[in-house]
Amino acid sequence: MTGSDRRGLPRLGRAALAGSSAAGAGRDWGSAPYPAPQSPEGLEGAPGIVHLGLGNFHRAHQAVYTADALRHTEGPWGITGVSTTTGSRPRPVIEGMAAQDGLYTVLTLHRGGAVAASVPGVHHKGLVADGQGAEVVAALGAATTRIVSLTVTEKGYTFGADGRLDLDDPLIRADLAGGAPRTALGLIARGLQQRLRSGAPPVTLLSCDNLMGNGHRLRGLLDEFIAALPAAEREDLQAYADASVSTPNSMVDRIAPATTDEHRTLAARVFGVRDTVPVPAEPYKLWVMQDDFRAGRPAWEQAGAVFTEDVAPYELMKLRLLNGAHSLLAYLGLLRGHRSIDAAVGDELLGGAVEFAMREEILPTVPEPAGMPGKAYVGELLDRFANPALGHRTAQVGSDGSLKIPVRWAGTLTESLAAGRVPRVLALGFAAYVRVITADGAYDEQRLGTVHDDARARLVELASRATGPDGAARLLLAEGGLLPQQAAQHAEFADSVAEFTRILDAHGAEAALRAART
Ligand SMILES: NC(=O)c1ccc[n+]([C@@H]2O[C@H](COP(=O)([O-])OP(=O)(O)OC[C@H]3O[C@@H](n4cnc5c(N)ncnc54)[C@H](O)[C@@H]3O)[C@@H](O)[C@H]2O)c1
Ligand SMILES: O=P(O)(O)OC[C@@H](O)[C@@H](O)[C@H](O)[C@H](O)CO
Repeated sequence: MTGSDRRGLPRLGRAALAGSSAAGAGRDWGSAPYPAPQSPEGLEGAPGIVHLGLGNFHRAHQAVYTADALRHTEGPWGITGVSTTTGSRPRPVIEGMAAQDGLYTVLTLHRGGAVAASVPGVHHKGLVADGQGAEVVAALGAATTRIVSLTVTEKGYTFGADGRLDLDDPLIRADLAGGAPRTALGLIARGLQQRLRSGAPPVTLLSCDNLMGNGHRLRGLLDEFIAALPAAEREDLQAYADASVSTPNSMVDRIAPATTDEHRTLAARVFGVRDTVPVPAEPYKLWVMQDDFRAGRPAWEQAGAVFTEDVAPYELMKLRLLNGAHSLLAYLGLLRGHRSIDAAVGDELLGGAVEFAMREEILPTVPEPAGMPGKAYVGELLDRFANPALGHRTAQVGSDGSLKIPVRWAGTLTESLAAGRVPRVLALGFAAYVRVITADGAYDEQRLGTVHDDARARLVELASRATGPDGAARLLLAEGGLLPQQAAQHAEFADSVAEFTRILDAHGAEAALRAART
């Protein structure tokens, strides 16, 4: 179906759903029964959650858990969604949701082609930080707000190469100086300041981004932001943050690719309504959190979330195996000409190398959380990656590698090298990343899409100073700020990266993949 075929359909919204057989009677809603959206009555009162980063992941994960939890136990847990992207880019999600009474479709895409559709219906309203900063601060400071959650990507935490708050970032500097804040940390700090002034109750800051120890990271960065405020503001705010704010760690998992026109068409076919902002997602989902909520939380456990004291083993397993393998598939997949992760993992040579890396290079470095045996997890991941319905683009997964690689590969590398093992597929992965980022025409950008990375100009400039066929890779390994110094100083690892760089350059990815397994 093309865009024009959707034109005659009513737009998704509460009225359209009320007028249709929204509960699924008499319609083919896909492989699972179609659940009606959260009823507006269940969301009465002011929203209890303010979410920063109204992107696809939040809409396919936390929003779905929240809607499910509210079906079991009602509560004041509606969500105010905040678009936190700065600049003048269009904001299709927030605008699309606004035109649809805050509703959107989650399309659960099964491997065999079956589609299940649901409408969480938990969002009360949407705000845009860049332009409505004061309203966002008011929402964050409201006594009714009990949880502030985040999916703002690694970039949204505004840390520098050393992992500390980037005090040179112009937006951070502006937020520290006052005025309507635009960064996640500025918004949170000003919101807390308002809570302090008004005597609002404690609050929980819940990071749902793919960062190791995401709650601790957020807390550390917030403390640094507060410490950089003028003295008159600093002490009281720090005392309030210490006494009244918790930052639980969480491991979040569900593959939710970017929305394309095909998803809009699918939503139209499944619903008979026009939805401009549906979210595609895989059937699998998992959420593991510390149960450290200062002012209550939805009954997310009733929706399947796991609460535990120690999230670290789950995070390590997920970030190193899932995300680590994802990045390998992305860079090597691009060099092999694959547009999607399922095509990359289905490439026998590449899929075999990545499975080898997961089982032999990464798995030995991760502890097994209770009930999650590593070998079974790897098998499950390979199955999830192979889901052709997702069409998860290699260029999307490969974007922002300068921020993702340290999270996904560095720990595995450090621990493997310390244990006397040289992970050759990871060395090849790094060589592939360097090639994708710094070499003109390394992959078919027109067909496969652009790999965005804010660090690209810096890394290309660094690479331009190198000499010899493997000089750029050696220089980026030593000075790129991507992998730990232990890796750069490890002669055998550095030589492997250099060797794969030369093979990629002279003979291509197939030869390099074969060499990595010898
Ligand atoms: N999509 C997934 O499969 C998935 C799964 C698990 C975890 N996550 C986590 O969620 C994050 C967001 O993924 P998504 O799929 O929603 O992406 P998305 O592109 O749909 O949304 C990104 C969101 O981040 C915000 N953002 C981007 N740059 C920012 C910046 N510099 N400052 C503040 N906010 C910024 C945007 O406003 C947007 O709301 C990921 O980076 C990852 O940490 C994603
Ligand atoms: O969302 P990103 O861009 O940080 O990373 C891309 C994927 O690796 C990631 O989103 C995974 O799909 C996700 O972490 C699965 O839970």
